[in-house]
Amino acid sequence: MSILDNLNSEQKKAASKVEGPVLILAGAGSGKTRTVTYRIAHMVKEKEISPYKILAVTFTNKAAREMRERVETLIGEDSKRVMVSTFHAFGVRLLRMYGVELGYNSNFNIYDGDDQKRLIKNIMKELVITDKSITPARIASIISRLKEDGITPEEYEKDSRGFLESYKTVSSVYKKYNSGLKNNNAMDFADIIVNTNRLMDIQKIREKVQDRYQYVMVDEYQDTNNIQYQIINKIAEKYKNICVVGDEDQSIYGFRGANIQNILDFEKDYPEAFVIKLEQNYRSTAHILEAANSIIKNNESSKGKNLWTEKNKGELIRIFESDDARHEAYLVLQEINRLKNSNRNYKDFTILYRTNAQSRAFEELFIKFNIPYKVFGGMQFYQRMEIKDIMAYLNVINNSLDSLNLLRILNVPKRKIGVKSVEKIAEFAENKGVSIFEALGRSEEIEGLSKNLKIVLSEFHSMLLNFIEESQYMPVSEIFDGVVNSIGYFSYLESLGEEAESRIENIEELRNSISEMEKNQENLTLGEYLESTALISATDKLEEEQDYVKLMTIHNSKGLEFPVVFVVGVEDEVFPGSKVEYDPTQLEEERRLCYVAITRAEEKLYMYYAKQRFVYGQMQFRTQSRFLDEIPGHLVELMNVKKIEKTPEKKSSVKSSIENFNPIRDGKSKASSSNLPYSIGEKVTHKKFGLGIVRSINDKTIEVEFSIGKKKFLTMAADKFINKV
Ligand SMILES: Nc1ncnc2c1ncn2[C@@H]1O[C@H](COP(=O)(O)OP(=O)(O)OP(=O)(O)O)[C@@H](O)[C@H]1O
Ligand SMILES: [Mg+2]
Repeated sequence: MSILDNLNSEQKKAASKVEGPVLILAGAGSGKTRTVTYRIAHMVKEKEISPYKILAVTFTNKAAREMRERVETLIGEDSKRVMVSTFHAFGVRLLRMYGVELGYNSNFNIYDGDDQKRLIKNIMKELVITDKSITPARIASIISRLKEDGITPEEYEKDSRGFLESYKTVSSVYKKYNSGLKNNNAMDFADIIVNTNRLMDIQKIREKVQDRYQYVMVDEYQDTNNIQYQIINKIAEKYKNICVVGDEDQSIYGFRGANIQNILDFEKDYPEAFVIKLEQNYRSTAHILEAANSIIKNNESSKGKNLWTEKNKGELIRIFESDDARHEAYLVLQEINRLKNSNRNYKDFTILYRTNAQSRAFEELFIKFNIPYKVFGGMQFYQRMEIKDIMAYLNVINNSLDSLNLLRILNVPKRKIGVKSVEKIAEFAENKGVSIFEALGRSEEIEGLSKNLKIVLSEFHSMLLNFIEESQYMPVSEIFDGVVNSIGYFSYLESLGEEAESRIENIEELRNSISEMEKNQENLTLGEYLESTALISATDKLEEEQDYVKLMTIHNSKGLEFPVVFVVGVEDEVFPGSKVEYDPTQLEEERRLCYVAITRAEEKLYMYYAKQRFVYGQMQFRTQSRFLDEIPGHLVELMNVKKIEKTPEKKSSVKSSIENFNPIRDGKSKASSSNLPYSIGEKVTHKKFGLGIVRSINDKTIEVEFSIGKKKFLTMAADKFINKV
């Protein structure tokens, strides 16, 4: 009797081959993740491989935690010694140990998207940038991308397509941004990956890591980007015990630089690789599986696979037409109520959508009808003002060089420190070459501050100093209480009026989470605590035991499974999004996303589209997604679809075929193809891409160059997207 007896024969082959390169390539729900967990258990319990030598990397914290739990059930205590982690958490760990080699202190802080934006805003202010064509958020995402592509500020500057204002903006911010992070002893998410890779180029460190992690496994390999790919390959280079697991049809992070080619090239990288394909699906009913298969086979990039199941056919896939987003939410709610009455629980239901903003209609309705629900992603707990305030205190206490967080709390609660005074403090710090924190301690020396203010500043400084000292030996929860009490944070929240009660609740909730963590981890240090929260991702707070409806984007649902799934907003220009009209590779990525959505469902699958929807504040007419058309008619049950406008001849099909697809829909088009509305060299603006220049134009497409690159628009529809300057 072996642990591996719980696997089918193919899974077993993959799990028992623990030496040398292994590639597990298989469709959704075929037990890839299960195979990895059993493989780990087998290595530790039956092959007597030290758990310390095993590294298993996956994509989200949630997935990592689930994998850790599954391994624990199989092998108990030993599981704690296996490194099961996300790329980021693994990187942070190495950087804490070896970051000094790159010039970081080991207590560096981690900046999330919000911190990034704030830093960028400050820099823009400092540089007096008035460019309105590009937002700090957009700049942050361009910078992350540049970092991941290995492009330095200097290279970007040289490459500059000078005349575009937004290009110059990004270029000037990028340099300052990097030095800002460095001065604050902080890294953003991209830095974590990039710097981990740099560490692996230092021979003595690489060798240490290689010898430590002699067995490497990667789940969701199709979504690794180039740098992650390099990291993994550098670690595995020496022993070549590398097992990667993935599904090219589920690659959905192309927009973040994930490279589907990594998985397809594995056999080239390791010609001796042992390749296993899994074909039995254990998750979904036959109908759901057939629908998924019939959609994905339209992708040219798909190698094609034959997933089959022993499960019964199950119910048909139900497709609903609604009038608009509110009506859509209402129809979902009706269905939830109906199923709830037939012995389902709220937690069986998951609503999946393409973009975060789509959750709002559901939230409003659920609140109104008292349906317990939880949104994953969007405005998250750790993004809230009060949470960020207290976290800023804790971050400063952990790392006093963190000026960004220090500036955030300087006047929170109000200490009557005005903008002018802050400027003087910053100037002093700059001139003396010291940190803001140190400057506060030397406020006596700062010119132009009132006597009172100097007292306030030095008191503030000694309070922090005191906490810094205490944090060396006191539990995090006590530091937390100390901070909240010393600064009178609750009365401050009350003085702000609005939402004081719920804000206080949030702070209490934060306190709870610390206690909980302390219970599980003795001697939790402040640094460890901050690290764990910095890496919290959207799906982390999914607590299975509670009964509520889950709402999340399809991206967030990766690797998960749910009994009943509602995929909403299945309309052209929402899903797939409008950009696919100019770019077939985008269409394929959206189709993979659709494949991911459908294959999350175990028993019941519902899909919804609305006839009208507000987009950028305008009501627009909609048609069903082309993806619905790709599902064979015999698998679907059309619910209240009143009329099939475009293709009455195709009764079995849900929507007009792609040939009939007309991107210009009633009520939306203004331009006509006969008079070309733009000229080459003309400046235009785009809501998202900012300022651009028309590069070429004919009666089909217009090509516009933006700072992020060239984009094509359909000439007839261009005025929906771009405006003349
Ligand atoms: N041999 C098996 N026997 C019983 N159940 C299995 C077997 N293999 C997989 N399963 C079950 O099937 C479901 C899907 O497995 P798993 O999540 O590992 O698939 P996956 O290939 O990783 O899917 P995804 O591509 O969505 O990540 C799980 O509930 C798993 O426990
Ligand atoms: Mg999986």
